[in-house]
Amino acid sequence: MPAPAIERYVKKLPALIVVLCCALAIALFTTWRALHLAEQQQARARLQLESDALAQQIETHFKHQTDSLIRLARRWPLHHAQRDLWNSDAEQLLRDYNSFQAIEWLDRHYRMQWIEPFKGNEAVAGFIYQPSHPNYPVILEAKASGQPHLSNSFQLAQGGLGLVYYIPQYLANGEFDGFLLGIFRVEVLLNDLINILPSNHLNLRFMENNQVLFSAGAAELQAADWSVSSQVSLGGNSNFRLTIYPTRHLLNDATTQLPMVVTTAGSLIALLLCSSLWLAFRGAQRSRQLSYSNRQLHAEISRRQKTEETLKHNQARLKLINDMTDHSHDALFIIGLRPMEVVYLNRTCWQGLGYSEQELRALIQIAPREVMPDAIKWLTELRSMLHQQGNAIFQKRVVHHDGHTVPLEVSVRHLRRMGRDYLICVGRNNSAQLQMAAHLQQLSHQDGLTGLFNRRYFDKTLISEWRRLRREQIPLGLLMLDVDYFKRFNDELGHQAGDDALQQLATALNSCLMREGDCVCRYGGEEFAVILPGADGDRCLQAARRVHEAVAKLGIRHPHTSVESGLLTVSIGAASLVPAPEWSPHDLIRQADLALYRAKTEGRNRSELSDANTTM
Ligand SMILES: Nc1nc2c(ncn2[C@@H]2O[C@H](COP(=O)(O)OP(=O)(O)OP(=O)(O)O)[C@@H](O)[C@H]2O)c(=O)[nH]1
Repeated sequence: MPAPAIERYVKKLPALIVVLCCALAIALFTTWRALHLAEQQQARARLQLESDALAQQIETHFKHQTDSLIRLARRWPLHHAQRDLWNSDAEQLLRDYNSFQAIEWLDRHYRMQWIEPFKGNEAVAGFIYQPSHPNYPVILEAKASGQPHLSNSFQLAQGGLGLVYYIPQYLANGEFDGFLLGIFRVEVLLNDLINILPSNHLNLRFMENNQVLFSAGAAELQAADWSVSSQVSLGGNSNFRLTIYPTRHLLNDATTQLPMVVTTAGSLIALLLCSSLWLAFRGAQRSRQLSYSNRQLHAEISRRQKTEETLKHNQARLKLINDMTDHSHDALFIIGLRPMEVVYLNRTCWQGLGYSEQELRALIQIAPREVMPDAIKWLTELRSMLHQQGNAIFQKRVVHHDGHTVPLEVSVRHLRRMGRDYLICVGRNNSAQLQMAAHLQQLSHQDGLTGLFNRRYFDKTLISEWRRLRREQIPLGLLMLDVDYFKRFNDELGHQAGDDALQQLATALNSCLMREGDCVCRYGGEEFAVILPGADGDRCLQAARRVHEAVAKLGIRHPHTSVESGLLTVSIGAASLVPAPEWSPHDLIRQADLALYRAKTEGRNRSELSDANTTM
């Protein structure tokens, strides 16, 4: 059976146990009640049998007495013929049966004529039955039927409750001769009839038309709400009943312990069954809880094992990462903010600066400027990064333990974890790159053939010097040089010889620079420019003269016949301006160019000062 179905059954079990308990209780009660009723029925039947037997005994006993009286009545003729013998028979009868109060003769006119014994019964002497007498109908009935008849109880004239047995009398010739009466005192008669019965264990009541005439039997109280009764016919009067109420003794005899035993045993079995089921249910519940706890425990163990494995894995990874970051050429350090602290430093940080880790940490805490001169300013910049939530790259200089500074390019990234701000910093010693950049910078400003500054550098420098000198209102001088008949030189001696000549000219031009800030550039092809900051027209011409001398001193032979000197020469145009807002560096170049043009047209190998200055 699948586990959920078992779960459902287990959940329903308490209700089933309660239902079973109730069913068992009802079944037990029903069984007990059936057994009890059966026993009661049996007791009632038994008592009824006993009652019938007792009633029969009473009837028999009464009949025995009345038969004696009837036998006496049959000898009635003796009463008239042999009065003494009759009297002795009657006396004998009275002695034999003390239940008789008296034996009397009632003549045909219903008048009391004879009473035996007379003593004690004087009150009825001469008594005449009147139609109003309660027994008058009985008399008539006995007379009509010719059969003896017992009256109902009535109040005797001699006192007390009595019964009268009327025996119609007839003479030998068959003539009606009144009644022979047997007078019974009820109490004495019934006492006599009932006391001979084996009824000590019973509670008896002798009833006449629902009136209790006599009670006898056990002194015990009535033990049940039921009774049995049997009709008692005495002397042809069927108005009597014998009612018997069961006593405890009788009930005990009639009943057994079976219902109680069955009920008790059943209750015990039901109790055991329900207890067993309940215990089984509790066991199942505990086992369920235990299995649930076990599952939980297993889940917890496997979760912890997983966590441990993950932890180990993470620790291994962390160690690996630490190792790798320690062996990285880059310095990795993490700064925690608020409060500011160095959370992590890799080996490169402290080894690269010549410290131990503890020394570097302590130094950063106590005197950060000794590690990074502008550390405080930098931290302020880093704090401002928090608002931008971005990344930034800084070029910093850090100080080695031995005192030399190391350039450091630091890439910083801001992270926020668990409510705290962190700066992840990766620093790299970029001195090589810086040198390379400087070199490239230099190359980008240098002419490849002559090693002089190139045209780009000339343009930048002229503008920057123009601006600088404009603030200071100092003149800026410029020489524009062009090699004379250089095409013919190349044509005669070849291009390589032309290159060599240009290189020698460059060296000669450099040697002519007298002041810091003076700068010789290759302007293009065989043209050169010399920037002379602070030089007025005179100083420009002085510089141009030194150039002519230096070129002449080179003594480079020009092979073309049209060159009179036979040497390579240059023409120079000079100009000088005090930078003013209405002028630009181009004006200065244009003036120098015009002067150069003039020097060319005037015969070459000479210098001309711009019209704005004085011609040499
Ligand atoms: N060898 C060499 N020749 C160059 C270089 N740059 C320019 N030239 C040459 O210089 C010559 C310049 O000739 P032009 O402009 O006609 O002037 P010129 O022959 O010098 O005559 P003038 O300037 O009037 O005196 C050209 O033949 C160019 O080829 C260079 O780097 N090397």
